[in-house]
Amino acid sequence: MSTDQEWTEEQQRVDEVTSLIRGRIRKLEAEVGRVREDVVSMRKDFWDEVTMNFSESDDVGETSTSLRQQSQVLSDREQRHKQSATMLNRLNRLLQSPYFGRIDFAEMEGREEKIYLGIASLLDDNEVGFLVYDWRAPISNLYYDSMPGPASYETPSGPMEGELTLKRQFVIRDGRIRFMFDTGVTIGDELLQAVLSRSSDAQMKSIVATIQKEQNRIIRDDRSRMLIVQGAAGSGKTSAALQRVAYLLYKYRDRLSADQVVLFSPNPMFNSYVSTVLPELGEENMSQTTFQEYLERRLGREFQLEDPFEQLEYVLSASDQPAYKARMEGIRFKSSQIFQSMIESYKPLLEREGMIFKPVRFQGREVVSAEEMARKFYNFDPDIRLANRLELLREWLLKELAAFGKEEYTASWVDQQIELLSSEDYQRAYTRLRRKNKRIDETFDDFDRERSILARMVVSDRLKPLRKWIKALRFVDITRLYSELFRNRKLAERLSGGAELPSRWEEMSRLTLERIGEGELAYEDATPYLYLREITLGFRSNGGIHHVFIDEAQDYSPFQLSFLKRLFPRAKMTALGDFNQAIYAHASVLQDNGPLMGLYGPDQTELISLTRSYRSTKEIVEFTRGMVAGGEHIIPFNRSGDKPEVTEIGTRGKLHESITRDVEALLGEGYESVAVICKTAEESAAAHEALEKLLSVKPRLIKKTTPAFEKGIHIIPAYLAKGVEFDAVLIYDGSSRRYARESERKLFYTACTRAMHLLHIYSLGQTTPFVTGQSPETFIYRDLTN
Ligand SMILES: Nc1ncnc2c1ncn2[C@@H]1O[C@H](COP(=O)(O)OP(=O)(O)OP(=O)(O)O)[C@@H](O)[C@H]1O
Repeated sequence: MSTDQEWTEEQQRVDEVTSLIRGRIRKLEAEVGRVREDVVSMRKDFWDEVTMNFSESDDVGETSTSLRQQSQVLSDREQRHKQSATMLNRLNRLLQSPYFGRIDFAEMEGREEKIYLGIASLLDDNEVGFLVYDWRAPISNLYYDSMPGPASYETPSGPMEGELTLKRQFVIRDGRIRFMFDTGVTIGDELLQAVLSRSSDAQMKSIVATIQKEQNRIIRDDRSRMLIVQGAAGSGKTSAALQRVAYLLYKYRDRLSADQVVLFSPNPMFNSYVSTVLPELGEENMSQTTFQEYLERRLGREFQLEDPFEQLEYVLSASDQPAYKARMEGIRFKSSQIFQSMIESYKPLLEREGMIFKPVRFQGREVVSAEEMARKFYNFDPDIRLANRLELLREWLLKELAAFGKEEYTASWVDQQIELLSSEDYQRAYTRLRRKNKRIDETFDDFDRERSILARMVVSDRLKPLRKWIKALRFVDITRLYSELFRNRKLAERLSGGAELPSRWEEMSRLTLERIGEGELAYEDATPYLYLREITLGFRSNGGIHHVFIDEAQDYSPFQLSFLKRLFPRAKMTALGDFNQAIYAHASVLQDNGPLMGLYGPDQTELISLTRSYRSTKEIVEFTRGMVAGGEHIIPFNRSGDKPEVTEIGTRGKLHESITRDVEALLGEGYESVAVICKTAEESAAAHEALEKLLSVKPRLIKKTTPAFEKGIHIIPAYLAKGVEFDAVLIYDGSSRRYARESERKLFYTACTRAMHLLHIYSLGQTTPFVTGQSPETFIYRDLTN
């Protein structure tokens, strides 16, 4: 423990550093103000400063040079303003809490240095000594990775050996040291205890001050192409991922920008939940998206897309429907690698036969028939790649269309259209003509000439969408090509290369075709459909992204993940997940590590496991870990609370009364975020309707479209609670009627592991076997059925 003397000395240093920061802030604020004024006034006077003269053609060149110069000056100033504002932002953050750690490191030669760590580095006035080191600097690694004693860190010229003589942690708020302690080999981490005992937040917090050694490995790994993190619920996967983004942005700051990093999250609400972490660390946010958002962007115009939550609602609540089993088989099959390779083998087949085209039609008339297109297509040299042959076909079609257009000039519909033209259209035709011919003397003085010009314009305008359609290769009938897989069993068998098709193939195929016929695409069809389209038309990949982060990776199928690999061919991938929370009906990419390890090959893949769980109290972890296979390996962090309670209740009315009493009591005790977690959206809506009438504080019904997360009382389906956490969790109905199937085990586990401090499970009638199968010492049971 540190002495009073040390405390005084450290506070003195904090005072010195903060006063220096204050001085810099003052200077920078004045500068930022000046630059801002400059920028504002430059923007206002922008057009006055530019020498404007468009009347004479010679002057136009001059004007554009002047324009360019002026906008260059403006953009330089704006850039400077942005940089200064970022710096100011960082300094303001440092002012509150300049650092959170100190290490003393004695190099071999005997020089001992005190290193203070904060969210950004701060140099002294001579710009040589570091008053604060950025937590991501190589030397800072000592803080996270080493205990007092012999230690080393990496430098550009090799490892620097020495001895770590002190490791000190601080909590500094508003320039005052609130906590300070030295950590040695002791196990109970006081700072972490304090951090974890706090109340949950509407937004995730950065964990830089308390990053654990195993999390640090994830954050600083920069060798592997693919980093897989399998971690228990609450083990800090998301936290580690976000600090890793910050680390990479720092380490590669000269070549990596935030928009070259993309994070795939489970739902939009989660996006908002994590969106403050990087700004809190003084970094710009990475791009955030969901896989569904991507699918929507690519397929949303063609189909009504089912989203994963709709699929899940079906899986969880439609087991009594006749087609249920067939659809379930379909979901599993269509997400499998077998189906992926079937689609891959489809391509070489299509190179020889079976392409299906849509005819080019104009006003109900066929310009080029589908048969003609197929004939033309297969007449191209078969050695030319499929995508290139399609390009050739496209060029040919455009020519055909142009020829068709010419013939239309004299058609009577064109006359009618010309009559309807407005004076602006005339003007447009004239300008177009002028631009095209660059001859100013051309006028509408002769009637025939005028008609021909206008006819050309009318036809060209009318054909424009069709040209666009052809250019976008929409004439390839991907929908029918995909449907063919289900319509033609022989084809499916041929492509499957001997692998067995699902036993309910016929019924599953019927369902698939019916849905597609109605213009809908089930979630399980979206990825394979898009994949087929991409490999047929040429993959539209995104080479600009350097790092892809996939959170909740267990929710992706092997097929989806390999799709993402192709989508981002230059990127390194970090996939973080927990197999025990794989809630979808399709195979999880984390099921066995085979597919994932194989994605980039074992040489380029690193697998890190996190087994310590930080979110929930020891009691909650000891209870929840019993629900899942391998749960005995999950280690709770040593933070104590009440044992989970399990209450069986006889009627729904009583259930609502009990939950209400509970919630009111929790609010009274100062709990700020309480979730009543239901199984489905339907159950959540019903629970919300009933509880809303009883509770004194309005509960919030969380839907898949809910954009942001707030404190308060939430009623939420389990699958939307993924990745987030609450002070207290009340499971609405954990009865054996609701959670009994193996597939529901993980959903139930996910729901229970959202609790930080308190977990209460209600059950209408008999409790789920996932609870009753647990050791009775891990929870408190109450029978209120009578
Ligand atoms: N090193 C740490 N220091 C402080 N808090 C931590 C640390 N690691 C994790 N936590 C906290 O533990 C909680 C769980 O972390 P996080 O959400 O990142 O876990 P996860 O593994 O993604 O969980 P899940 O899979 O259940 O969604 C968060 O409140 C986070 O702030």
